[in-house]
This record gives sequence, C-alpha cells and structure tokens, in this order.
Amino acid sequence: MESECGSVNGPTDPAGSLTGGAGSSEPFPGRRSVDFPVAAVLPAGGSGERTGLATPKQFCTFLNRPLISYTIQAFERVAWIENVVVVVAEENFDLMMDIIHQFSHKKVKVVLGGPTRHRSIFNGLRAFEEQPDGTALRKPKVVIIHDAVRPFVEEDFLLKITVAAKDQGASGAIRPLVSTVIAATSEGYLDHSLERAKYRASEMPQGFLYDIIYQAYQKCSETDFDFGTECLHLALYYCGTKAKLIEGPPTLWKVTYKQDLFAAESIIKDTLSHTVCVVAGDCAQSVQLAHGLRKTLGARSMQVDVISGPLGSRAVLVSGTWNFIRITMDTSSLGEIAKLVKIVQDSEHAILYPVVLILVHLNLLSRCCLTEQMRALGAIRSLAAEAKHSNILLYGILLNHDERVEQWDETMENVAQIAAALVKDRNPALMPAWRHQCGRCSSPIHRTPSLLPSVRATGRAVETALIERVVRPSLLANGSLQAPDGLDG
Ligand SMILES: Nc1ccn([C@@H]2O[C@H](COP(=O)(O)OP(=O)(O)OP(=O)(O)O)[C@@H](O)[C@H]2O)c(=O)n1
Ligand SMILES: O=C(CO)[C@H](O)[C@H](O)COP(=O)(O)O
Repeated sequence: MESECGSVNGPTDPAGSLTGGAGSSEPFPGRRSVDFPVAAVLPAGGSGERTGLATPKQFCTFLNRPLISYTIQAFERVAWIENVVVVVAEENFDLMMDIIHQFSHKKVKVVLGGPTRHRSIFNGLRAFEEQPDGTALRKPKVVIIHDAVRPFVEEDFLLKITVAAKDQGASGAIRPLVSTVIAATSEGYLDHSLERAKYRASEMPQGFLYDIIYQAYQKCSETDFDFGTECLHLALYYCGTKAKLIEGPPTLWKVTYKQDLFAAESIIKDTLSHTVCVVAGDCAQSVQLAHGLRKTLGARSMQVDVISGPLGSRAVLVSGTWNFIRITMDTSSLGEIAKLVKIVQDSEHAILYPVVLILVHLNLLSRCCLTEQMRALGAIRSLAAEAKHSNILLYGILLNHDERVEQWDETMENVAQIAAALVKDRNPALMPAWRHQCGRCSSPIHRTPSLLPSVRATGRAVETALIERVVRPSLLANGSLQAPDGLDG
C-alpha cells in the first residue's frame, strides 16, 4: 500500500518545520513505525481577535511566508501523514489556495470552517466522509488535530501522539502550568485556588482514532459547539475514551497575542542561523580565509562547513544550510557568486526560507582599476536585486590589506561578527549595500585606494553591510598579494 507505512527520523528541530524538503523515510532504530493511515486536521478558521491585528494571525507573514505555511510544512514533511486538511473561513479560501500554490504544499485539502473552533474542526473531519460529488479523502485510522497557529511541532512528538491515540483511542499534549489557576467569585474576589502541581495546561497536537472523534462530534451539543474548547473532553464525555496525556516541549505553545508572532519569528531565525557553509573556491588565500572564518564563527557556536575547489551544486546539496559565505579574491571570480546564486535558485532551496549569501571579497579595490571596481560593484548590486526576487539575500563584505599583522585577528573577528549578524537578522534592508560613502560627498566615485586609511571604521561598515579591513598580505600565504596603492610604508 503506497505511502501507508512510515517511520520516524530526522534531527530534533526546535522549529519543527526547518528541515524542509520531502518527508523523511529512513527507519529510526528502536522507534515504533506507523503502519496505518494517519491524517491531520488544522483548524485555521479563526479571526485572531486577541492579536489586535486586522490580519488573522495564521496569515501573518514572517520571513516572507505566512504562519500557516510553517505549520503545514511541519506536517507535510512527515512521510507517514497522508493528508492535511486545513480549515479556513470562506473569505480566506482564495488566499489559502494561493499560499498552497506559492509554497508548493502537496498534501493539503482546504475546507471551509464554521463560526467556532469546534465547528471548524468538525468540518475538517467531514472531509474524510463521502462528499456530495462522491469523492472523499481516505479515512485515516488516526487523525491528529492541531491548531494552525502552533507552527513548531516535531515529527518525534507527532509519532508519540499518534501511537498513543492508536493504542488508547485519544491522546493529547500537556505542559506544566506557568501560573496558578484560581476561581473568582462573580464579584471579582478570590473564591479558591487550584493546587498547581495537580493540573496541566492542555496543548496541541491531539490524536484520536478517527471513528471516536467523529462520533463524539456527531453526538455533541450545541453548547459544546459554541463554547467548548477541548476536543479530549468530547471524546471522554461522548465516547468514554480516556485520553493518554503526554508532556510536550515548550515550543508547542499557541500564537495568541501579537508578541507571540515576534517570538515565532525569532525562533525561526535562530534555528536558521546555526549552520553556515563557507565556499572558498580553489585559491590558497581563500581557503586560508575560510578556515579563519570557520574558527571565528565556530566560536560563536555556529557549525561551519568549508567547501573548497571548483563550485559544483554540492555546496547547496551537501550542506543543507540556508547560509552561505563565498570568498572571492579578484573581480574575475565575482562570476562565481552569480553561479552560487544560480545553484540556489535552481535547487528551489529558497522557497521555504530566505537564503543568506554573503560575498566576502578580499582586496577588490586594490587589485584593479577604478572603472573595473565600479563595474564589479554595479554587477553585484544588480545581482543582489535579482536574487532578492528568488528569496536570496545577497550581502557583501569587503576586505582590504594593510601591513599590520596584529589587525588580522581583529579583522576575522569583525567579519565573523557582521556575517553572524546578517545570518541571524536576515534583513533585506541591509542587502543592496554595495555603496560606499566617502565621508565628504557620499559618492562611490571618490573611493580610491588612496582614501583607504580614512575608511577603516567598522561602525560605518556595519551600517552598509560592507566592511573595510586591512590585513597584512604575507598572512595570506605565498606573497602573491600586494598592498594597496598608497598604503605602502
Ligand atoms: N471559528 C474558528 C475559530 C478558531 N479556529 C482556529 O482554532 C485555532 C485556535 O484558536 P484561537 O487561538 O482561539 O484562534 P482565534 O479564534 O483566531 O483567536 P481569537 O480567539 O484571539 O480570536 C486557530 O488556529 C484558529 O484559526 C477555527 O478554525 N475556527
Ligand atoms: O489548547 C487547546 C485544546 O485544549 C486549544 O488550542 C485551545 O482550547 C483553543 O482555545 P481558544 O480557541 O480558546 O484559544
């Protein structure tokens, strides 16, 4: 039976959806496999009043992508989940279809919601029943219900919920209470407080044998539909099914208020910034610089892979990262950055998350004439503008040379600092920054090598995502590099 069997693997991923790509299929020793049909229902039909925003929170966008797409991806990437039913309000149906198309979601069926969460969920479950046109999604053995506004759910935890639901009929995620729950009198006085250690917060996902939860919804009252907040309660009350409760990770929290949207964005940015691939090309100086960066970025707890030699598609395919640093030594190798942009574009790597590509260019201004420099900078600027359309953020860091050997470590530190900030922030505003102000009239045309000593300040460099640093050529091996004109002596 195709795609019925699956097993769980994959790294623990705090954002749940950050591993991207196709679902996992490798067996994970010791883990129970899923050999029955499983589907998910994601209620997304609410208006998100508590955020105070005009846009329902599930459609709020960060890193160029709506929240709902992150949640869908967290389910789609799980090979053993067959179908993902997303329930939306009628006015958002077209928007939802556009999102599915734009982010290439493949397992999703969209259905219309109702005025309350329970009514929306029931509509979602009905998608597995025969439709008026005679079609139906394959009925799952276990259905996972998960709020569309909880984007961080991992495969491991989905497996636990699914297996427990299969064995017990129902299961749900819980978390320890953060605050004590108290009961108030109608006059607003304390009536009594609950013993916190005895109670838990009910979170999502929850899993059910499909027949049980469907039957519970068929039986439940209008009051349940209008005021109920707990699916596990319906299974217990109407079908006598006691849910197995499983403690989940803190990342299962629900985006409810505006600040939760900021928190979700930070988590995603943080998760994207743990790894970087430094592409050094084949020249010895670049490789040396790459290893210097590996050390300095590594000291910031980033995992850095260095790729040297001619650039193939392996840079993207092997590293599995969303961050690249390309080191170039002269203007002719600037074509290499275009090649890397093309590889990332072709791989469709940037559909899900913006890819950061940082060009660290060593000695650009000193090694060629002014006209050539301007041409190269112009080319980079246009490439950055074009790359932006493909969700690729191309930044530049420019390094120059000096006689002072002691500057090198500081330079590496500065480059690492800027690169780490660019990777972490993923801010498109810093992108087309290949402009350099000469301090007097802000025109790049006045930038000549003889002005170099006056433009070493890294503060301004950060502002423009452009660092000018001065390193001793002999540090960069085999003596082939020359100090810039005007700096000798
Ligand atoms: N009629 C509704 C109401 C809610 N939901 C969904 O149920 C989940 C959890 O509900 P909640 O956080 O309460 O979302 P909202 O109802 O949108 O928020 P608010 O209560 O602040 O308006 C959300 O994914 C929401 O879109 C739904 O599908 N249909
Ligand atoms: O945690 C949950 C289930 O137990 C739900 O996410 C929660 O009940 C949704 O409720 P509300 O719509 O009031 O935010």
